[in-house]
Amino acid sequence: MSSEAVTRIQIGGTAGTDPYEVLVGRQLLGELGGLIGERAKRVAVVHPEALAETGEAVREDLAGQGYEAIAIQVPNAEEAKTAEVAAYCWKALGQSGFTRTDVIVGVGGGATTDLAGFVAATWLRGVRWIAIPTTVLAMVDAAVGGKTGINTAEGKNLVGAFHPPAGVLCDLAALDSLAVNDYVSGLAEVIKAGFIADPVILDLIESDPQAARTPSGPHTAELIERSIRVKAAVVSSDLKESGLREILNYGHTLGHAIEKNERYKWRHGAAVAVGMHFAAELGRLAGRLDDATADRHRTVLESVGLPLHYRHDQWPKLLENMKVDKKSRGDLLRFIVLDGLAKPTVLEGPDPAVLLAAYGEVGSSPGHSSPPPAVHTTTAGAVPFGSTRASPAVSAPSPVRDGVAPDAARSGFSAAAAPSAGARTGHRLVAGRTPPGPAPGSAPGLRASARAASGTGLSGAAAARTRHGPPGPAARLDASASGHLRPCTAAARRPGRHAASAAGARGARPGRDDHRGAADRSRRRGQDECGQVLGGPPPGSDGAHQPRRRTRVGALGVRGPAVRVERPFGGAVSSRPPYLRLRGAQLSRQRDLLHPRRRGLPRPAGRRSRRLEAARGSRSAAGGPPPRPGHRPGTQRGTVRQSPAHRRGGGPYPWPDGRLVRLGAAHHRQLPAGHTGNGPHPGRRPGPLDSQPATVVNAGCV
Ligand SMILES: O=C(O)C(=O)C[C@@H](O)[C@H](O)[C@H](O)COP(=O)(O)O
Ligand SMILES: [Zn+2]
Repeated sequence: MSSEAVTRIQIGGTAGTDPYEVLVGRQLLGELGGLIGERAKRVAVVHPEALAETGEAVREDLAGQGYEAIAIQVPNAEEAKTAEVAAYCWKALGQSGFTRTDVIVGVGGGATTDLAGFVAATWLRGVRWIAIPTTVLAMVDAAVGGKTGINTAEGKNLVGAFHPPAGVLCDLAALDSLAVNDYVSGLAEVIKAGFIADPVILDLIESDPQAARTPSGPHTAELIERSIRVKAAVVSSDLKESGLREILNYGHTLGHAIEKNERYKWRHGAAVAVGMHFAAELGRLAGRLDDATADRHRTVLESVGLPLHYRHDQWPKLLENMKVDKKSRGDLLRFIVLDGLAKPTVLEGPDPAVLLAAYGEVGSSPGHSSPPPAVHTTTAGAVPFGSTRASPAVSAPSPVRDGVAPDAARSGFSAAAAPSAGARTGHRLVAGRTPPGPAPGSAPGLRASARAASGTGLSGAAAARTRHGPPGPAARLDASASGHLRPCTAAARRPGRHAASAAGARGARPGRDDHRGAADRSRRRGQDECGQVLGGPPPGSDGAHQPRRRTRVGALGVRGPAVRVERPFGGAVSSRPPYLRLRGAQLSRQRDLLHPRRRGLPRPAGRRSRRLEAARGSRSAAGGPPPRPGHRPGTQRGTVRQSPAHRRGGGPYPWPDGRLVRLGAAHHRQLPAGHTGNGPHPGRRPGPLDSQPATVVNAGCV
């Protein structure tokens, strides 16, 4: 396929969903406006922190097309897939008045598109969304097929919905800046597609594994397209995983268990690679899979630098984790195994000893060569795909063929198990090449597409389309594409405020505001960590571009037409989220509804300001009558403190024009005794954000 050609892969609509297309090519962002459509007024661009500039370029482009576009920045990689981050997004949508005709755009790796899709699935019970995957993994897998979701403490993707996108734009330019380990991680899903359905994929990789590891390899587009076609065929006939779709879970049962065990710090692809090795051994021990195909798993995965092994001492925990796998039924564990090349099937309720035996091939202990104990055991039989029949146990061979140590040393596994410098071999990655081209983290290829989309490179229909206003000036996108934080108009009017708040938000020193500089630093770190990433913790992406960490655990921020907000994200969102600081016509309207005093409304009877209470307190201290027994500070003497009617949720609240209205539900709750309404509730544990006030970046930037 020529690099300029655009391939369109159809996904059939099933289960009452609409069909859609996955586009693969370059300079595809010009298609975005057409996909969003005429009915949408607002668009939210959800992007990870590492793609701040790309997300902003997309947002600006959409704003230039006349949409009310906001950007919602979420943490990188799996840190984004939490209920707290989803709630953050919901709040941002609520604050910007997002309706059912509005559209969410997810730009990023698989974690970001999973989250964006989930937010779209749940907001108003489902709004349209479009995926712009920027990693191999997201292009060939996560963004296609409509599985959206978040993780919970109990396991991976346990909360989610089937909510297909309205379109998927796989702009190959995004891959040019992808860190090599993120690129290779995505190859796990490509290889999975090869084993379950399209062996040509395996042939292409085996023909030149080193070339397969880079986006500039001769077969990149074909590998991606073939993988997408495998997925397209499956999800077109079984969107909701009532049967066939389970084959896409090949390698995922153990893979997800490893991810959870690693607290989602492993890349998804790395965990799936180990999981496929396990599934191959399980298939072999179950008497289903021939030796040659089972061995081929090792050679192919290893040839591109994917890990094969995981710590053998973790088996009990992994077994526990696997029990909450979505394919489990009752107490039965179910695995996808192969009956042969491209012949996936379900292995149901395998004997625990067989599982242990298969893990004997996978588990490894870094630093010493003692394999897990050899066992002679029994296997469960495989059942035909889709069947729920329990299978009889049969005799199995010894699980340990030649010990695990040699493979462990080759696999990159040892990096995960022993994060010492020496152990972090992952030799293929240490030796691995950093992809040529611009710094990771900035996805400049994609930004260039965005620039082209709003400039001369825009496709006809999209270019002609200016809805509510003129297209954004190319100069602004150029500035964005330069990799520097762009001073905004308002900031230019108030340079001191802008500079101070921007620096404060990131804990930045002068000179650190340069995104390109940060990306370069990240890139250097990424190179240093090359050997540990697939088998080891940082940066934990399932394919995000090299993250630039400004905070310990990530950052959240919402950028809209009016303001950009960033704050550290410590794992929970407080009840006073930063988007309350968003400005803009519709935002302030909503905010004023929630805070009547900002409208200059009369203070409800019986309510006292803190200042008044403080004044009373100092008067008593100065010689006033002593407080009576039972008196609580802050209450009006001689009366029972009662929160105002509108706060109890029972009473109406007077508007200036004399009408009586009820306020929003959030303020209808009864405040606990002693609560002034101005601080955290007594008894509520302050969240991390309570102690870290939001820092506004680009305040006032419109
Ligand atoms: O799309 C599917 O179906 C898959 O199983 C593809 C997987 O590669 C992907 O990781 C998926 O998100 C896993 O889904 P889950 O239901 O096992 O969480
Ligand atoms: Zn997967």
